[in-house]
Amino acid sequence: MTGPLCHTLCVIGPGLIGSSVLRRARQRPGLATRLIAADRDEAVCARVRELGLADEVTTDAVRAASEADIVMICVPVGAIPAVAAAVIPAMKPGAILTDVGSTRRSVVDGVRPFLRPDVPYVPAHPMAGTEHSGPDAGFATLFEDRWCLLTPPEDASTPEAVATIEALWHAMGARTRIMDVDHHDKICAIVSHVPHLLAFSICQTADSLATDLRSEVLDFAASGFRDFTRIAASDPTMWRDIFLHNREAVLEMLDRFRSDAETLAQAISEGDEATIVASIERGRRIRRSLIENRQA
Ligand SMILES: NC(=O)c1ccc[n+]([C@@H]2O[C@H](COP(=O)([O-])OP(=O)(O)OC[C@H]3O[C@@H](n4cnc5c(N)ncnc54)[C@H](O)[C@@H]3O)[C@@H](O)[C@H]2O)c1
Ligand SMILES: O=C(O)C(=O)C[C@]1(C(=O)O)C=C[C@@H](O)C=C1
Repeated sequence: MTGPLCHTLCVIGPGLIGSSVLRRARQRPGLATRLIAADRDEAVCARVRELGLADEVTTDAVRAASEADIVMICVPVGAIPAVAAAVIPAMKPGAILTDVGSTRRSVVDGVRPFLRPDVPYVPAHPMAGTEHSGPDAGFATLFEDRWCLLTPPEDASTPEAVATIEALWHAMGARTRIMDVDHHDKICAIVSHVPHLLAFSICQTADSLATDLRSEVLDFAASGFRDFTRIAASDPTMWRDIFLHNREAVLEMLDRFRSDAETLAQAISEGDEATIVASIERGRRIRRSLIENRQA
């Protein structure tokens, strides 16, 4: 990068993702000359100020957006269209709107009615996160070597705006891929949304069992169950929104999962060793290929 990518970057919702972007941008002065953070929660603003994550911190997202060259919305997916509707009319001509939402179809369709021809929109979803939330949870290396999936609507973005948002994510340490909105939602349903659904459900099942058996089931949870509890500790608002806003793809992938789980259950019931072993070997292969690609 030669000059700064943009003069002013405005992050709306400096929680886990937004504050990680700000931290990384702070470390790379070439990215933006001025950082503004806006959050509707005064306590979040106070904490972002204490942490020194931005040059200016405000509860007034509209004014913050009016001063920015890039406006990045980092709030739960259900709230993105309303925030976009509020800030778009105030944005400078040529300024870029982006967001980091985990679902795409409902967000893109929700934002579309408020778009202006002179404000390109480039949604970008970083495939990185943790089970923690809020400005204290963020860290500058969160996006290092992770994918960031861009889903620019052809009629609402420009090649220059896409190139700028790609460069921003490269500066975050991420690799970028441009993809179709619905394709994104199906992929994320199977690699992110259904795994979370399973984690929430298995915790519920174990907890109910503990009540039924009047026994300390959870006290004996070894690492297999504990691995599930990490993602089950994620934020309820964020995940409620993801499930409701990617409903179709989540239900479609859950059906496929049910059918595969049924096949394995059948094999167990029939003592079909070959099918059981084939299923476990497939899991092993996937884990090994992720490790080889440094994604696990
Ligand atoms: N957590 C992850 O692992 C992860 C990964 C990739 C993408 N995402 C997506 O990023 C977005 C943010 O997730 P997060 O984990 O950083 O959440 P977070 O809860 O840590 O932060 C969200 C922030 O948005 C603020 N906010 C909520 N509604 C608002 C509104 N209407 N106006 C202004 N501020 C508002 C909250 O006060 C909070 O500070 C979500 O859309 C999520 O789907 C999350
Ligand atoms: O690692 C985690 O804790 C996450 O939940 C991160 C995770 C994921 O499922 O991989 C969650 C939601 C996102 O949209 C992207 C990343």
